[in-house]
Amino acid sequence: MTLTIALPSKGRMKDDASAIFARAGMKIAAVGNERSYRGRVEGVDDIEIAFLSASEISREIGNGGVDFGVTGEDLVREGLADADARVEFCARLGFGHADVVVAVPEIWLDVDTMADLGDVAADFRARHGRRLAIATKYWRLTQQFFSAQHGIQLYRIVESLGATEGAPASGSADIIVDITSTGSTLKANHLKILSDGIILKSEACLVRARKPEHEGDPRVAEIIARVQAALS
Ligand SMILES: Nc1ncnc2c1ncn2[C@@H]1O[C@H](COP(=O)(O)OP(=O)(O)OP(=O)(O)O)[C@@H](O)[C@H]1O
Ligand SMILES: O=P(O)(O)OC[C@H]1O[C@H](OP(=O)(O)OP(=O)(O)O)[C@H](O)[C@@H]1O
Repeated sequence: MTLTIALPSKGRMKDDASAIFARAGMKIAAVGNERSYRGRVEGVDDIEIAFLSASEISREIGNGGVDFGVTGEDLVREGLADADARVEFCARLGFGHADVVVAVPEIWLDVDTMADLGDVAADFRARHGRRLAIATKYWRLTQQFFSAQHGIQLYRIVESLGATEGAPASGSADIIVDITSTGSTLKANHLKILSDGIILKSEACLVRARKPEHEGDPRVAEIIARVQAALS
């Protein structure tokens, strides 16, 4: 059986992901030309590399289309309902750091915590005639954090596919849930992170699809051990 490892084909994680594999003694070579979406590990015949985008990788790990992948924890947890049951986070790779956060307009001086935001949400309809609107592309993480963890039920998610930080100023939402790394986009849009508003501290991870055929396959344990060793 061939094992498939999905690596980022483009974007911010591409170079770091192949560098980790090279340090782990698994040098990746493209099959065919440079723009090919398939690769192999030099000197190894029974491992195939699939080059996909970070979001496609999280989807393929979820549906078992690949055995391993390198992608952001945020994308895996957003894409999969019961992530820990379906995948194993084998290693945190030390790049692609980004926090998924709840941010509100800086001028909301009385709102510093999720409890404060819960109070705002509870009063929102009476004051404004509609529910508090949250712009995000992370609707699953938002629902888990607001409803399950903080018991906040009175809100509406406005799906945002880009420029989420601009939503409060443009009036399409009141607050946002998005990723931040340096914080400069939030600052430029006059938004502040709630003091207990960090939903997830994400980074690139080596992730394995939990499959019965992996049990007892020595290659599976070896890939994990090699990548872990390359990190230390
Ligand atoms: N400043 C940042 N902005 C966006 N994503 C970041 C940032 N820093 C780290 N990441 C992480 O990078 C991953 C997304 O990477 P990237 O944007 O390259 O992939 P993608 O979403 O597949 O790309 P595309 O949207 O073009 O398909 C996420 O896991 C995210 O947490
Ligand atoms: O905290 P910061 O360092 O300012 O980074 C955060 C911003 O970076 C990302 O957007 P980006 O423009 O990189 O592209 P993307 O939305 O296409 O991923 C992300 O969506 C945030 O808007």
